[in-house]
Amino acid sequence: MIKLGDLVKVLGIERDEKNFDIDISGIAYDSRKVQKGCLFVAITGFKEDGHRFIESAINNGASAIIVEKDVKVASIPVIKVDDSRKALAKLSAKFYNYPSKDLTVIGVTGTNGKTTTTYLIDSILKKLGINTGLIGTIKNKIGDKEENASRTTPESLDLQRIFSEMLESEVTHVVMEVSSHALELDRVLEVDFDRQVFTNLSQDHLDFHQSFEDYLKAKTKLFQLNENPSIINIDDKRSEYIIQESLGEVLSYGLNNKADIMAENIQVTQKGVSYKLKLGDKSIDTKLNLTGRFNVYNSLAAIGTVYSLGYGLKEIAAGLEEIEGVPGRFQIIDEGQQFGVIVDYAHTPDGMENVLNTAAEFTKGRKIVVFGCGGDRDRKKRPIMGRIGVTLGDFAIVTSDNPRSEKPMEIINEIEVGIKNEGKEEGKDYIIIEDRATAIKKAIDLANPEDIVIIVGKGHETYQILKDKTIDFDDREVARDAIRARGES
Ligand SMILES: CC(=O)N[C@H]1[C@@H](OP(=O)(O)OP(=O)(O)OC[C@H]2O[C@@H](n3ccc(=O)[nH]c3=O)[C@H](O)[C@@H]2O)O[C@H](CO)[C@@H](O)[C@@H]1O[C@H](C)C(=O)N[C@@H](C)C(=O)N[C@H](CCC(=O)O)C(=O)O
Ligand SMILES: Nc1ncnc2c1ncn2[C@@H]1O[C@H](COP(=O)(O)OP(=O)(O)OP(=O)(O)O)[C@@H](O)[C@H]1O
Ligand SMILES: N[C@H](CCC[C@H](N)C(=O)O)C(=O)O
Ligand SMILES: [Mg+2]
Repeated sequence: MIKLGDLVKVLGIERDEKNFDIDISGIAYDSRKVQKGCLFVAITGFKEDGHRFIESAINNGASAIIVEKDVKVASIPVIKVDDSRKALAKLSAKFYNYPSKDLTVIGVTGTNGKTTTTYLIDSILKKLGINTGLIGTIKNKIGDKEENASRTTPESLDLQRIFSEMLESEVTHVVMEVSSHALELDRVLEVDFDRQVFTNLSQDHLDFHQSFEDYLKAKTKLFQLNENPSIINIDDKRSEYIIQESLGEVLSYGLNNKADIMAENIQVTQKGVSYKLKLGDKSIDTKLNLTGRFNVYNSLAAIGTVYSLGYGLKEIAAGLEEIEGVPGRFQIIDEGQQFGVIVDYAHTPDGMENVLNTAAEFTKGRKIVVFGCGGDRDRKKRPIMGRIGVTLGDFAIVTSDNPRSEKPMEIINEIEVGIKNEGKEEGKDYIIIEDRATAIKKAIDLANPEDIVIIVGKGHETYQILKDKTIDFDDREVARDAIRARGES
């Protein structure tokens, strides 16, 4: 509970009228979640306008309202601000008493590798005996409690609530993914980051950001929030800009450029990677149960981050070895069959390229790729992913991902443009099977010994979002069933 007058001081608003002397029991940005005594923050969204739901918020018990447009409400206090999302972030942080100040918060941003890097950092910290919290695409972990995540980075209010619960569970360190949407929409505005990590930047989300430059600028915001150290991949072209814009000191990592932290003698197998880590005059043999050169980058980011918090390389490397894998990231599906099956979350051109190149390193037979692209997301990546599927794969099955509000065949047609540009022939080089389960079964039926079936795009997801409903769907389960149905294991 906090008095409305005290709460809105964070917005620079000083009001000592009687109707500001009321208790606020909670904050809500969704009218459907308003309870008695709540402050409702009306947001002008992309699909809806929160101001349209003020009446229902009041009916649900709202005691006061924040708006960014003029509205006619006489029954309860109405406070107008310039930007409701910014106000929501400030009010939420104050309401929960700035919990992130009492936590060591590590923020990881980049197009690919955020989830993986956060899992690696979490694993290392746990091995060091630290009580950790994790926030990201797969789940939010608050001490021993886990909740499924619906966003990669939660809305500011939810984020501050999670931090507050973490403190109650005696968590000391939080590792979180920071999406470009979150940076652009002020979800992390009031988060007190201690370390910021940059993985890489490649094409994605050009539906949301106006241009690649805008996407880069959104990501860069994470490095302009404070003067704490950042851990940056200097092999990425955009790192120069990010380093130049960073307010704090930079610890760089990379394979190709002279970085503070480097990996040498890299060995890649189907099960993992090993390499010699170099940091100044120190070096240490490092092993990781995740495969692909891209995971060498993710692990360097993780090592650099924990090292910068003051821990020794030996104990860090020991923690890194503990991790068994990240759900849906190059996850091997093994039912004893004679061919390989991999489920991976690659949903960008760069991610797909990395996964297919990695598979090529240890596959003697064909690479059969099953993929689609998400609806209501960046359309520009569709033909590019189409091209990558048929050029780096030996045979492609184009299917649906999460079509959302779009028509699945229209998405597939846009993917096919990139395939046709390569002069590939339907039937010979690729086929189209709209239904994802049928596509996966077909790929598995087509596989010969030594081939590999690579199913990308949905990784850990246990659902498929269709136009009018969300159904249970798990690539890993569908693949396992299909392998068993072949009856060879
Ligand atoms: C583009 C985007 O990020 N949109 C997010 C944004 O939506 P919005 O502001 O447009 O919301 P809206 O639906 O128009 O509604 C406006 C307001 O009316 C309210 N409302 C709505 C209905 C109602 O009955 N009552 C009511 O009060 C809503 O709660 C909202 O406050 O704010 C909402 C509330 O927090 C989010 O749920 C929503 O995420 C949408 C669903 C989404 O798909 N976001 C994705 C793209 C996203 O954020 N992805 C990134 C990861 C990307 C990556 O790096 O790979 C992520 O961090 O998850
Ligand atoms: N460092 C990397 N560079 C390029 N591709 C990567 C890297 N790490 C992972 N990938 C690829 O990207 C996919 C997604 O990885 P991960 O889930 O770690 O990324 P993310 O940034 O969290 O994605 P999202 O934006 O959806 O949250 C992986 O399944 C893999 O194919
Ligand atoms: N965080 C990404 C996930 C994409 C996963 C893919 N399965 C899809 O639905 O496009 C996004 O929201 O764009
Ligand atoms: Mg993620």
